Order: sequence, then structure tokens, then C-alpha cells
Amino acid sequence: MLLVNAWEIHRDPKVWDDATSFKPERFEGVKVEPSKLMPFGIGRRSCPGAGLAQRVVGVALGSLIQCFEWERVGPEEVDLTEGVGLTMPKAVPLEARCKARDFVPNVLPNEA
Ligand code: HEM
Repeated sequence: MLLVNAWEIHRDPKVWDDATSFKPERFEGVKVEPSKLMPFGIGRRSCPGAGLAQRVVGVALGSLIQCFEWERVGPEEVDLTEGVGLTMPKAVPLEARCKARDFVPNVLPNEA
């Protein structure tokens, strides 16, 4: 069995500028070689849900931002340190406060 260390490739400074910074704009309008970016695996056993996931993640994230105001629970910056595990947990779980924006009750059914 061949195991590819995608984690390492995704952080390789030879492959990416400023490799460990969160810069989603680095992907705007560019076609990235599949051998550099493989969040869904690669080849015949790659993730068959990739198309669905990419659409749903965008809609879900957009809905959370559009429908809620978000804030930290305290004055400290959110700690983005990675924890240990296969699913890339955060070292410190995220705690945040959210409040539905004013328009939300008008578009969601009122459950009595
Ligand atoms: C952000 C969401 C997702 C990520 C990051 C992800 C990532 C992956 C990765 C890395 C693999 C292993 C590929 C390999 O072995 O090379 C995989 C396999 C798989 N994924 Fe996903 N996946 C996601 C969502 C989904 C969804 C929504 C579905 C189904 C609706 C799905 C179904 C599968 C299946 C069935 C496999 C096994 C494919 C096989 O072994 O032939 N995944 N996924």
C-alpha cells in the first residue's frame, strides 16, 4: 500500500509561497496542479463526494456568515493551533457566540 503524506505536501514551502499561512485567495482564478493539492485524494480511489462537498461547504459557510453575527467569547484571539488526530482537530476547541441577523426570523418558519 502506498500512503501519500498530503499534509506535508500541502505545507511544503517548495510548493507553496508562505505555505503555512491561511490565504484562500491564493486559489482564486488559478488552476492548481492535482499533485500539489489533494484534499480529496487523487486517482481512482479519490473521493467520489468531492463535487458535492465543494458545493455544500460553500453554501453552508456562506449561510452561516450571511445569517449570523459572530464574535469571540473573550478578548483573546482565536487559537488556531492544530491538535493531533486524523481529522485535523484544533488543539483548543473553538468557542464562539452567534446571533441571528435581523432578517432571519422573516425567512425561517416560525415554530410555535
Ligand atoms: C469536505 C468534505 C470531504 C473531504 C475533505 C473528503 C476527503 C476524502 C478523502 C481524502 C478520501 C480518500 C481518498 C483516497 O483514498 O485517496 C475520501 C474518500 C471517500 N469519500 Fe470523501 N471527502 C469529503 C466528502 C465526502 C462526501 C460528501 C461523500 C459522499 C457523499 C464522500 C464519500 C467518499 C467515499 C465513498 C470515499 C471512498 C472512495 C474509495 O475508497 O474508493 N466524501 N474522501
